[in-house]
Amino acid sequence: MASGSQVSVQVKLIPTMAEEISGDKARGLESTDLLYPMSTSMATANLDVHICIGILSHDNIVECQDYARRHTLYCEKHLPKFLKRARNGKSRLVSKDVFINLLKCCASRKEKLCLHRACEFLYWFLRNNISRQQSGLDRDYMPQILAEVSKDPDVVDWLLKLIPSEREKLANLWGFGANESNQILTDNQEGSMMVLQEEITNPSTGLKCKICFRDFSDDQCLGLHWTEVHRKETRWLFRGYSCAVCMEPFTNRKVLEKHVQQSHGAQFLQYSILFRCMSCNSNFLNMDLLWQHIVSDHTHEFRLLDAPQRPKGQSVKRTEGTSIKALYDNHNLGKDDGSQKLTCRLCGLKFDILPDLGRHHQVAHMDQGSVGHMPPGRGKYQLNRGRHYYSAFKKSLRPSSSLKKRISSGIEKHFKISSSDLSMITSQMVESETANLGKLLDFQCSDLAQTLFSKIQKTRSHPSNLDILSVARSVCCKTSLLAALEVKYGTMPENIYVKAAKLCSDIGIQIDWHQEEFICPNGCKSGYNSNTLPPLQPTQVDLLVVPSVTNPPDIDGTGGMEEYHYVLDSEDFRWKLKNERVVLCEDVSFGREKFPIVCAVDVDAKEFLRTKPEELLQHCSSVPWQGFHYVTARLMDSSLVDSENCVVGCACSHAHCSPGKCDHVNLFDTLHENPVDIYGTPMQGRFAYDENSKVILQEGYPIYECNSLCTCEASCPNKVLQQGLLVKLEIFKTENKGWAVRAAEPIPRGTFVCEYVGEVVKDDDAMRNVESDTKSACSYLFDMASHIDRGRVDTSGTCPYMIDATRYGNVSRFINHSCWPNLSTRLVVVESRLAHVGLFANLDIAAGEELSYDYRRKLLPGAGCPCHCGARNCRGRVY
Ligand SMILES: C[S@@+](CC[C@H](N)C(=O)[O-])C[C@H]1O[C@@H](n2cnc3c(N)ncnc32)[C@H](O)[C@@H]1O
Repeated sequence: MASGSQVSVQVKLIPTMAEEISGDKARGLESTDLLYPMSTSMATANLDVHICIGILSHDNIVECQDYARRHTLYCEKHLPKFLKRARNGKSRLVSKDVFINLLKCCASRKEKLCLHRACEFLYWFLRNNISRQQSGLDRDYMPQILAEVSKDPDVVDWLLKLIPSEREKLANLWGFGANESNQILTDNQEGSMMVLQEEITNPSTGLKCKICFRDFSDDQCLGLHWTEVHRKETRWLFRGYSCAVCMEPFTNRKVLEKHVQQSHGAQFLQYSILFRCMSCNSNFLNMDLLWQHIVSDHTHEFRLLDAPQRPKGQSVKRTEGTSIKALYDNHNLGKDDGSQKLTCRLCGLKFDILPDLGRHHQVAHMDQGSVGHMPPGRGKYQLNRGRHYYSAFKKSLRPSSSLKKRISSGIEKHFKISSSDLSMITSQMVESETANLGKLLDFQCSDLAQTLFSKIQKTRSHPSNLDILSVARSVCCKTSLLAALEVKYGTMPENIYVKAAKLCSDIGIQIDWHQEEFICPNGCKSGYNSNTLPPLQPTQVDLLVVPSVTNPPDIDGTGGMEEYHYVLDSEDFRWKLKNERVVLCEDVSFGREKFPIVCAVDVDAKEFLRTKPEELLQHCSSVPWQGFHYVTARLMDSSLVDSENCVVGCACSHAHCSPGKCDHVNLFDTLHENPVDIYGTPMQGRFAYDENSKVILQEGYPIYECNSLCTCEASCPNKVLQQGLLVKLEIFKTENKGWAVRAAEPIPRGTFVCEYVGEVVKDDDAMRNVESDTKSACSYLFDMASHIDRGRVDTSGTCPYMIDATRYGNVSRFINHSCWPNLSTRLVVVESRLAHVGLFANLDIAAGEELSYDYRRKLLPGAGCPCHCGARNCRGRVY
């Protein structure tokens, strides 16, 4: 063990992290197993060598020769091991963020080593403490740990920084901060008493933290509490930036950096950033100075005030000339020249980007009322949640491997309808009697659909709920349900229909075949023996030997099982179906949407008899369930996932937000001048949707929906786009526009129809594909730029993007352009500032009417794509 200033505490349980640096890389081990990590001698020797301090083998002490990663002491390989140890498994003693942030504060390698030692010590201590607690000992070990570590003042410093950062977690483990006075004192090297934490529970002072309602003895303690516990909130309230060259204020560092690079040259970047107190406009050289200033001068802004909230429009009281450490005190007063576009209407502060304003808004102006309604700790929870949400969100952006597998192996391999399949259908139709044409075609197509379903399901031994549902919603009775399921999955429990019926009712599909007294209109008999059901395969029909429509295959020998299971009941469609409507696929989404999306062709029978299959499919994608992956949510390119773009959740505490209190409504009102609804009534204090979920906000403005960071439920009135497709749609073939989408039921004005879903990609990436894309007949790119009304939508700080539905998409990719459309496109901000695109009915739409929206595509040189929308005001070209 070293002595004097080179004290290293021997700790048996410490994992071996102790290596000594001498010269460039000569690190010896005092005692491989017994060392407290890093003696001071190591720390002082050759401190700026950026070689990893990990060791490769403990037996013969093989040291790692790799370079340490930036800001750390470890290489790529050793860092995770260290972090794992430092975090102490489940308890996550030192979270990565805290550790990395502290590392960034280290001015030298020596400081890094000390921080590292502090972490290791904490880890060791906790392990010991936990093991003792388990053996029945329960006491406050804080004095002990501080006494041990205080032999090395440098490490103490870091430990004391580390502990407050992780205080809440440690409080539970160490038992401080619970009941009694929580002053934890220790001697530092100079013998002075260091107050680690002073948080006296004294409700009588009435000094409460406005976020977590804890009581504090004075402003100083409250200030420390904010900088330790509510660091993020403090950031959104106080931390701004100034350009040190021209003193222009900024609220977002990236925007400032861009400004410096563009206006003053990149070489000045690191010297040009000052930290600015947003409350009083004082500037500081570094964050520490700013925090000190905040704690000494602005603590009154942390308190829960009894006084009523500041009236709207009244500026926040600004303290002027407050800190002696301020370098440029008040230099900026009156210099807010509008370079920051977004002004908080409540306090007058200006912000560079929307999320910053959103976060500020939430922290500063969750009105006293809503703060009061929040459960203790809510504010912190809300903001902390963002991190977890973000990673989950990131994950959810990619299709899960099982989904990918299912999509690719299912749709790509098994769901291909070949032209021979179609030719088979066509051939059969040619031979069939015209009077029964529709029935025959339905039957044959249904047979094919059944085959396709059964193929994709073959790999699965049990049907999932989705599988059961997709069958359940198209069968005529429980007998046929059982039969259809057994064909694909083997023997099923007889009461599977109960589950199927429940699944249907859960998503609002009305069925009555589960009831005891139900009699199947198709005459299906119960007690049907599934073993006799032949596998449903597309028959290789000889043109000349076509089963007669009037004599469908006698499946069970009794004539009981006919075409009924997969033939859509024409009653489903309110508009008059022509006999010539042929269902090609019952659900192009294959169960992914709440309602099946039927694909049909309407043909004049005689015309159809003459049509060759390849002609039928000449335009765009061959068939609408082929050549792309059906997805119900957009897929975001990872380069576009940026925490800066995340939108905060609201602070409402109810399952259903109310517009008067919801932060999203406040945010909208704060950002937009006098917006009105589609009837001309001011929007102030209202959701973009009415009580029937119909959009009422005027076009051009973004809609801010509640998101997954809010605690409201999925049925919150401010979550409409997120509900997904709730209207019945059908894909059909047009004469000269390829496939199209029509309403399969009347759609009232204002109804959300569907989201334009696809891969969200940067404009540049999308443009790379445009050339090849425009050469092909079809383009599935949604050009955001042409749908954003710059006067009404703030895009600062976001990069231009497009939605490409070529490879991944939903039913919206089949909606055609019209110069006189019946759908409007709305930008809907949910979890990211990169808005979703919602298609809403802008008129009452009748069943059977084709849906369309205005693509607003730029006209390309040359012939482009001639428009066949047929509107009187047709511009002649789609693009
Ligand atoms: C997003 S896709 C729409 C679905 C497409 N019709 C299909 O069959 O897959 C856009 C393409 O449809 C065609 N299209 C859409 N609207 C059209 C219109 N009004 N006139 C002619 N073609 C149109 C163009 O080929 C365009 O590139």
